[in-house]
Amino acid sequence: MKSFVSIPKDSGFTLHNIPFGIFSTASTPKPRVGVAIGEFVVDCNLLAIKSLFNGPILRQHSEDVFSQPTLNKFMALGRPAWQEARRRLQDLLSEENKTISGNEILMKDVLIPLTAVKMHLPFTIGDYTDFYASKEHAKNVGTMFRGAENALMPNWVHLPVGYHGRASSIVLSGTDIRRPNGQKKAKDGSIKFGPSEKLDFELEMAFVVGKGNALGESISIQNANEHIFGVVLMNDWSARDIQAWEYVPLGPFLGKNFGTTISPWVVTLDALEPFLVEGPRQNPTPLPYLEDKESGSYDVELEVSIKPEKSNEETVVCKSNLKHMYWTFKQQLAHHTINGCNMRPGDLCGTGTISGPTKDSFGSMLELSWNGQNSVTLKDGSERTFLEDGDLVTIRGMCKKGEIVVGFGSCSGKIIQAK
Ligand SMILES: O=C(O)/C=C/C(=O)CC(=O)CC(=O)O
Ligand SMILES: [Ca+2]
Ligand SMILES: [Mg+2]
Repeated sequence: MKSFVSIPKDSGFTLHNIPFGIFSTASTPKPRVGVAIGEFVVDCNLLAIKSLFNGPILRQHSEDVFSQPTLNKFMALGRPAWQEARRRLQDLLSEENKTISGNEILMKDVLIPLTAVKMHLPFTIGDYTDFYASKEHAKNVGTMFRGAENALMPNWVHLPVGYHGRASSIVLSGTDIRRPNGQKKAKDGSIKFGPSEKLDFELEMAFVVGKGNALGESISIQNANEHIFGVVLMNDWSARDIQAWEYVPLGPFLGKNFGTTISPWVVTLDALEPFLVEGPRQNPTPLPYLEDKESGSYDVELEVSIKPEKSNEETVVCKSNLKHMYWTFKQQLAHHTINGCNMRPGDLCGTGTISGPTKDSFGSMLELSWNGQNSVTLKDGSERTFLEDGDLVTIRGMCKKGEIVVGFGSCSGKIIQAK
């Protein structure tokens, strides 16, 4: 599969990928649906206006769904429509097809340089849930917060533990994150108020629900992929001092809801299919509603870097992989809905922090510094236990298998001073 659009070697926006997003331009400021290819955005709204989506589903719906300022309406159409769109776009962007490549005027209008667009939140998020699906992360955090004997709660190997997060503070990559103020417990046991002194990132990915389910119904594990539109990178910013003091017994609250960042391009499950791998062996075997005979883990290489304000060099502080996750997207969705909880198009489910087995694969500063005991040295010589004002944190994700490359782009945010 080759495109007439030249794709730089380090780009994950290949003809195989076709990730969906919402963009606008200075000349047409209305946000609309596009896909990324190489260093360009393809204006899907314009292709729809030109009646170039001619398949059985999109012939009817493309003008409506691709003119929207969010992906929700397109996602609600379901997987056959997503597949029809991806295949048609792959065809229109291929070397063989001359519809765009043979029409200079159309090509100029349809292909817009990534540098000339403004990206927007790709979907409206009604509800946001964050799981806790990496055994390594759960063990590490449990050891630090509750001691080695109580690190992994007995329920953890039986169900994907999660908490309901806050949708209103989910922001797009590039948005500054203000250091939160809050309550924290000082070493002498007194309770203080002020800026968090243990501000952290969490390396995560998140899946977005395409087609929902009715209240009272559940989504089976066999059917889960029909409901998952795609995947983004996510940073669940966390204030560890606020979190450690507030979280018993109801879980994360103000330590996490001051900001969560996602990447702008949504990579579909169809694009990720070549990267399916066997996940960690699940022992004990999960209950039948969570048991999956097919693999549901993906080989996605992930990294996190920090760039201090005054430095122009970033330092990679963590290299991990989505394949380390114990519970899969399918298991998370089946569990979330087994009680009849309804999911709606645009609902977002974070994986939880993606830590691997080695020290350089831990997905948070809490683990990398072991709660502040060891510092991480950056390329400019400065040391970090947690994040400082001015730090720019960037998450990247990439899949490679032979000739097939699929990338997620990046998800970044800069820490700014507390109010
Ligand atoms: O109390 C704990 O053990 C830890 C809770 C979290 O850090 C919650 C969370 O965001 C889960 C995750 O990212 O894996
Ligand atoms: Ca989290
Ligand atoms: Mg957060």
